[in-house]
Amino acid sequence: MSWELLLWLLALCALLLLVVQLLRFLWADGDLTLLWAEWQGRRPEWELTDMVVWVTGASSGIGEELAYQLSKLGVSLVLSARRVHELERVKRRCLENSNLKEKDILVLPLDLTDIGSHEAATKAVLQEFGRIDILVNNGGVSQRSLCMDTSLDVYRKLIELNYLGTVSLTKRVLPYMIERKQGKIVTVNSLLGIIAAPLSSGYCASKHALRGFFNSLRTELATYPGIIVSNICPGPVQSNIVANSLTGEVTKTVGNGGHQSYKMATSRCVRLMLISMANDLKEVWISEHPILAAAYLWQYMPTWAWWITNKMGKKRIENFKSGVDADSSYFNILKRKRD
Ligand SMILES: NC(=O)c1ccc[n+]([C@@H]2O[C@H](COP(=O)([O-])OP(=O)(O)OC[C@H]3O[C@@H](n4cnc5c(N)ncnc54)[C@H](O)[C@@H]3O)[C@@H](O)[C@H]2O)c1
Repeated sequence: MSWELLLWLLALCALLLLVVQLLRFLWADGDLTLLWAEWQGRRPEWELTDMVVWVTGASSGIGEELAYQLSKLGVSLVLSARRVHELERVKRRCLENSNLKEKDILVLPLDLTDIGSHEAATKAVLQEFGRIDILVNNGGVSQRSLCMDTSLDVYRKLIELNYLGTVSLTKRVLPYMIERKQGKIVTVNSLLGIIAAPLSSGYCASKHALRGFFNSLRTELATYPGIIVSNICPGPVQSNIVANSLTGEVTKTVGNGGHQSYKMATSRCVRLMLISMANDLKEVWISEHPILAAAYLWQYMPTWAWWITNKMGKKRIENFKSGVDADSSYFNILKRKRD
């Protein structure tokens, strides 16, 4: 074979690879590093077995699914949220669907806003399992209300729960990880911790604050390469997040999450989270388009991002005011095109 032909063949292969990656990106449901890790990286089944994992917000949605997938990997689990009976239900399902035994799962009720209880809770985990390999800061609530209709109590609650509650628990667990020079602190942030949307000013603020906190903390822990600080940033995922969202008043939640078929399946989001944990990724974006594309625009072309966000945002407010889920309409158009 002549050199010229060989070069042409190589160029063709490179072009094909580029096209495949471009198609992957167009149909992506995660950022490129994450998808690369899914394709070529370490498997959760190899990396996450025999670990002690503490999941907050484990009674519903992403945290609940995380409990099911982690239990199949053979980890020791600590399940925390406020409602014990819901945690017991999740524990029973974990035991039914995995090889874990009763002693491998600790149900530990915890209110993230009750920061005075966090030290005792941490000690209870250490007493039961002797160590904490992974803390998954997942518990949190969202918001659906316009700024001018929202009381200051709602903003206070979102910061106390999503931000301060998470920071407090992390500060309790971190000294034990530093002592062992290893551990993973995985925080379920949101793409709304990077981009912004109307109806969620308090939620966005709490998630932006979390991202700033953990990015700064990571730099302080640079001398401990065995401690991984990871921000998971999902877009819309099927869960109770909308139903449980705060409205203009702190005592009122949305109550009805509406139909969710347009959102990413909880199981897919959690699988990508596990891949991120197995590969020690520091920040991952988990979402389908158009929110994923919007995140890239916000990162690289903020002026265009604002133009599009204002258009999508206007629609979001119209949807909300007419009683349908804020994001449903533009997702539905894309789903119809795919189906
Ligand atoms: N579902 C989404 O579309 C989405 C998108 C981006 C980020 N997130 C984030 O994912 C995380 C999990 O949310 P989800 O979607 O599973 O919603 P969800 O409402 O189904 O679950 C939230 C969990 O947090 C717990 N929780 C609420 N208040 C608490 C408190 N004071 N103390 C302890 N636990 C408390 C709830 O009991 C529940 O277990 C949240 O941090 C949320 O911000 C969700």
